[in-house]
Amino acid sequence: MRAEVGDVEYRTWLQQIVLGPVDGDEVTLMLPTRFLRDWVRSQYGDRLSALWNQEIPAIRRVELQVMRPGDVVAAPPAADGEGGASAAPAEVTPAPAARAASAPSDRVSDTRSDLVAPLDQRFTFDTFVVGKPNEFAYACARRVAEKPSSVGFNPLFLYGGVGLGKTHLMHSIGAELIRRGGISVAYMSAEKFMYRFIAAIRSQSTVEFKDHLRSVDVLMIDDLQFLIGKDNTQEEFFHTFNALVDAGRQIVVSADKSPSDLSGLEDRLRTRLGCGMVADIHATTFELRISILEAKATASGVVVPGKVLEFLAHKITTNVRELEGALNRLIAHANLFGRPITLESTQDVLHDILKAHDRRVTIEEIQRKVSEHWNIRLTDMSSARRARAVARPRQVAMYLAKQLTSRSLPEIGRKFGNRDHTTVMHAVSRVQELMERDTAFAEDVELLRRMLES
Ligand SMILES: Nc1ncnc2c1ncn2[C@@H]1O[C@H](COP(=O)(O)OP(=O)(O)OP(=O)(O)O)[C@@H](O)[C@H]1O
Repeated sequence: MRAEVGDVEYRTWLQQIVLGPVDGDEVTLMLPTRFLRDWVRSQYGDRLSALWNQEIPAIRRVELQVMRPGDVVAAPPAADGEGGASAAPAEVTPAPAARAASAPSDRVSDTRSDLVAPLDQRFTFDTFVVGKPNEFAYACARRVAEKPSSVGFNPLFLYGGVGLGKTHLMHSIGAELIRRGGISVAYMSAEKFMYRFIAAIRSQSTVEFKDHLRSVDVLMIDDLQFLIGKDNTQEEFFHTFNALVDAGRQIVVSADKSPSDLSGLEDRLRTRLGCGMVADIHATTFELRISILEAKATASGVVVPGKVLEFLAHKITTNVRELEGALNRLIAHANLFGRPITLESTQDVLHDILKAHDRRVTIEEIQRKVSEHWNIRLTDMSSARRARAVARPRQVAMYLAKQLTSRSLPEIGRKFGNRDHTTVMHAVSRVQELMERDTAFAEDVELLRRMLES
């Protein structure tokens, strides 16, 4: 969840969740107050259930409860929230399922269950706000949902920057197809696709994996850029892709760049990806941001003054996810303290987010400064080289990206040669550790930070 919603939102709402009993198909999560419980339930409930079910297919329900004294809980995660595995159980030992959850990579999965990756129920066409930057992509998505495999729309390739609604549109297509019925839909991220593929190889069930994939009517793969550099998985995807298109099935793919700009993907795959409908989701305009904020504020039932919406739409321009996160925080604050939202309270409540946006340091700038400082090639920021002379500056750049920008861990990972968010997490803690131990190193990092901030 942290990787998905970003640090700020995670800390505000999810950090205090404590794992309660795991019983059969139900897991209980506990929260300290009723307000938090209700908020987490309404905003994240479905997603939490989906993630648990994805990791442990036996779990069908996530129950959210207010903690009472004496409740049986598993230990909260370690202080940094990321080294959870080291936490010792409090009062009771977590049930086997709970332990399995902390080591998902060890799990050899049932490929079948993953083909029906859960869709986020919040992401439907109804909740997608249409404006100039996304109207074409929206129209294409609707068309595919209404008439899959139409000539000229297969594959549908949706692309655009981070947090601009690609996933939302894909889930909307899935939800609409399922609502209409009679069609099998498989949705998964490219990362999951690779993970499943590798798991299938390990458990010698690749034939089953392929057969299942090739039996769906509509296959949707999100964040395809993840497959850059993963040659075997690309190859497998290419064959699945061909088999499905040849059999008249629909493919929907999303990525952060157009097929022709996805250098690092095999040419033949890029060519095939670009031969259906390619739809770009452009950066949001001020008008679209206002419409999105208005829609979300109305849905929440809390009155948010127009001035505040305008202020947010001016300040947070990069992506809709952050815009939404900021608004959610304001709304929650208003609910919590029963005070109306004003421009003043907005600046106060969102001061950390707004500060991050004021600085406007980009990851590219950070990479450039750090490479100059240690005299390494800029390309090594995204290369696979692991020599310490290169790897350490890269870790520092990741650390600074986390500190100085409001990018989420997966976004940062992507900018560093498509690395995984766990690599970024590791880099951040490693640099913190080193700064504590080595004053000369700490001074170097501080100097870089000051240069970037000024
Ligand atoms: N036009 C829109 N209307 C309503 N909500 C939107 C719109 N665009 C984006 N959002 C919301 O912004 C958040 C981020 O969107 P989404 O996850 O679809 O982005 P993405 O393009 O897939 O990002 P990533 O590159 O990180 O995969 C979601 O909560 C989504 O509902």
